[in-house]
Amino acid sequence: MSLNGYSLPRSPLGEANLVPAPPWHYVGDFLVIDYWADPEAVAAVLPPGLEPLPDDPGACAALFVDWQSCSDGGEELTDPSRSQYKEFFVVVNALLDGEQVTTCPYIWVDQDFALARGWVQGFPKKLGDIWITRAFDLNVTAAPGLAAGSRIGGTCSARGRRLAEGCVTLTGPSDGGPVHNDAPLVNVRYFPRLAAGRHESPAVHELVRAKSYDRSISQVWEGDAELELFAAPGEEHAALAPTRVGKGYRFTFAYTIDDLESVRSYAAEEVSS
Ligand SMILES: CC(=O)CC(=O)O
Repeated sequence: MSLNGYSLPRSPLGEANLVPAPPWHYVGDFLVIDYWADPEAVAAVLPPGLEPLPDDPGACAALFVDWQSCSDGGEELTDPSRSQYKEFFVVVNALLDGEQVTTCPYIWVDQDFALARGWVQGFPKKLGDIWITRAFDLNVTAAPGLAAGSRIGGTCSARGRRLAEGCVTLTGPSDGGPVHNDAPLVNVRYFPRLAAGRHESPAVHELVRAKSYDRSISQVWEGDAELELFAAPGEEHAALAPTRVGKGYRFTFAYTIDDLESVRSYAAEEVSS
């Protein structure tokens, strides 16, 4: 009898795995805030090979996302605790071989399957509580719709500490949408060893570029944004606190993932050096 499943725990029927096999289909309501942080703090979180963006070295975005996802067939959709999750993350901009890219140094998520699936893709996810003002199919006081003057908030906390708060007051439809999370995303897949003497020599250490298809996006609304990042024990994201806040954006975005591109193997370089 063999053990089956895409991820741990692998089991006789292959149904117990936390992350079912790709493709993974996603849709999410996004609250994105373009902002700038201290350029030195941005440079400090760049993985090897990424250089500060010469023209705009502090460009960052903060994203609160209310997600729904499923694998092929979509059976998780009618079992919502296996398909819904919320996230808060920061991306910073940089150059990779002369091309503008983004990378995610910090991200919190409220579901285990999305945490493990994120690690497979190189997102450094930790557990947190994330809340985002919801939209409903009625335009009532309790549900600020997509309309000028509506205020949409997001919060993230973890281990009893508030980590981030954002709010966007919508002013109208956006022509261009968010700018600071627009460039292609590269992340680092990293899995350490426990073998004595090899703790500094990870089993997996590579720079990867996200790939996706079947992308679709709703109309984008924009507005005036507020953003605060708060220090907490065991966290370093507050070094990327805003020095200036740009516009905020609200939209729905969908895509599918079943692949990524390996850009650079740090593990191979570590072995040969
Ligand atoms: C960004 C993500 O949400 C990634 C994932 O959970 O698969």
